[in-house]
Amino acid sequence: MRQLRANELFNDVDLAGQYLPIVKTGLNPAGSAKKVIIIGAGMTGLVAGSLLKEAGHEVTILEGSNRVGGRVYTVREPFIGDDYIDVGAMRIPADHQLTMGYIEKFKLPINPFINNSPGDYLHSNHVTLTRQQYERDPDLFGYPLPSHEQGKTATELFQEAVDPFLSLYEQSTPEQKRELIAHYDRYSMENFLRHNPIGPQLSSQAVRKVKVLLGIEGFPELSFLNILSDIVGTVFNGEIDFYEVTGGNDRLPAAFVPLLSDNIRLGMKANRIIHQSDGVTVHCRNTQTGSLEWFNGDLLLTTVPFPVFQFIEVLPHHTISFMKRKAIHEMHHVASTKIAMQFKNKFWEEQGLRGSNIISDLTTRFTYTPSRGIGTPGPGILLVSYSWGENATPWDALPQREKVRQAMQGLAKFFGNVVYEQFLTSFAFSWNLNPFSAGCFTLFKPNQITEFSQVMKEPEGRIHFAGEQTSSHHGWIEGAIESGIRAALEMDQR
Ligand SMILES: Cc1cc2nc3c(=O)[nH]c(=O)nc-3n(C[C@H](O)[C@H](O)[C@H](O)COP(=O)(O)OP(=O)(O)OC[C@H]3O[C@@H](n4cnc5c(N)ncnc54)[C@H](O)[C@@H]3O)c2cc1C
Ligand SMILES: O=C(O)C(=O)Cc1ccccc1
Repeated sequence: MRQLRANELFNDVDLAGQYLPIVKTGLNPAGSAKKVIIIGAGMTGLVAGSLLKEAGHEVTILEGSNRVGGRVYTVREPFIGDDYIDVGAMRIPADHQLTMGYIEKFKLPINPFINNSPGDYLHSNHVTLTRQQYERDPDLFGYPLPSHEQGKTATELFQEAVDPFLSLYEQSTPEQKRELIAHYDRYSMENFLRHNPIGPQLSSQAVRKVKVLLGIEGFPELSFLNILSDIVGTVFNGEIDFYEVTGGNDRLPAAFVPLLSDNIRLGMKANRIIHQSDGVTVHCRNTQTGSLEWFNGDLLLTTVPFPVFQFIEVLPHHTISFMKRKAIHEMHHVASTKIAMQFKNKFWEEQGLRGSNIISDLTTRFTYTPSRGIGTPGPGILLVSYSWGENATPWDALPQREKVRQAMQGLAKFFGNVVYEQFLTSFAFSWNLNPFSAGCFTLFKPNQITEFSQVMKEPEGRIHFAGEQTSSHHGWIEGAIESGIRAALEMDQR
């Protein structure tokens, strides 16, 4: 599927090409040594902290939780054996050069993350098909489409709708591209598909088919351009290879710890920033002792997601600009829930599902069978339910036991009572309810590329801003790394 490259949206040059040498060999120290405070030991904070420390700066990383990694989060308890589930980031596109660059730098083992297979199950309108059956006859799902939309898969309907825009974009000069982005920034995905100004306008039934089968049912009200650049062309593009770190993706953030172990302070939850002309002071609640601790520095980098940053008071108020505060309050953080279950045996493999996924219009939404341990006897862990946006928030209303019951009920529709007979244990996590992220990842609303794509990342006095939300790869580790390198360069050169 043709796609819009993410960083073309945000008027960045091809940052990966510029930044990959920095992944490999670090910064060329440019400025005088400074005391740098970083809030957040997720991928952004770890990347920026390691680069600034190696460039000779004095670095302190304040992490509110009891672990590094943030939204790279691998869970091993309560599962038996040495198995695990990546509750946060689970797949790395082969063309995410910076992420793959750090994996290579730390010599971490990887294995293919099988993102889709011919044997995948698709389920809509109470009908279950394999991907092959669906692609052979897309009307088997019974979507009540007008005749001109019949006989087409969701991908074909979507491709026909966006191709005229993509063709016009590809034939445009850089200036014309900027004008096109400014013009199409007004569209949500739903509105573009329904009221497409330069291509086929899809019926509401066809839009539903696209939303269900191309994974965007949870946030159709969000930016057409951001969804096109960040999701449909990657997660639901059958032509891209994905990888995972063997042993758990948290081995990637963990690889930074040996260099930064003296610099990271876990359990330090920042709640106030005093921003003065000659330096910054960060007030933290020590979550172990409950005491207040202060940290002084010349410069500050905040990497926390904007919804969480809203709970950090910055004084004096005027030292953060109106437009930055607008971005912090108005940029959208998508909800997400993952529910994993361990079973005595990998019964799904008996039905030919070996490293595959199920996309459905059920509340479980996406189900993934593991890409590792295929064909080996013994227990296995299924990502039973993975949901985003409006598909995820209903799960927050359920108590834990009901969450598990509902997820098992959804799974049983594909595998029958074996799910109850083989069940061992489960783990569910709502990123919306996580106090350290208040959501899963950022996606712009309409008009926000124009309004926020520059201001979201600009420094404010001695405070620098990074994190996936400030990058050109919303929702990916790649965006976190990109923004961490960008911020480290900014701060080193002051
Ligand atoms: C469910 C899910 C699935 C994903 N899937 C993928 C995927 O398959 N592939 C991929 O590449 N990316 C994926 N991502 C996105 C990727 O995980 C993120 O883009 C990236 O990890 C974000 O890194 P970050 O450093 O910007 O933010 P974070 O990881 O959120 O780091 C911010 C840190 O700040 C800390 N913090 C927050 N508040 C405070 C405070 N007040 N004081 C001190 N510390 C604080 C947090 O604990 C956290 O450690 C996924 C994310 C989620 C949630
Ligand atoms: O791969 C995933 O599961 C992600 O979360 C990546 C992503 C990024 C942006 C929008 C949707 C999914």
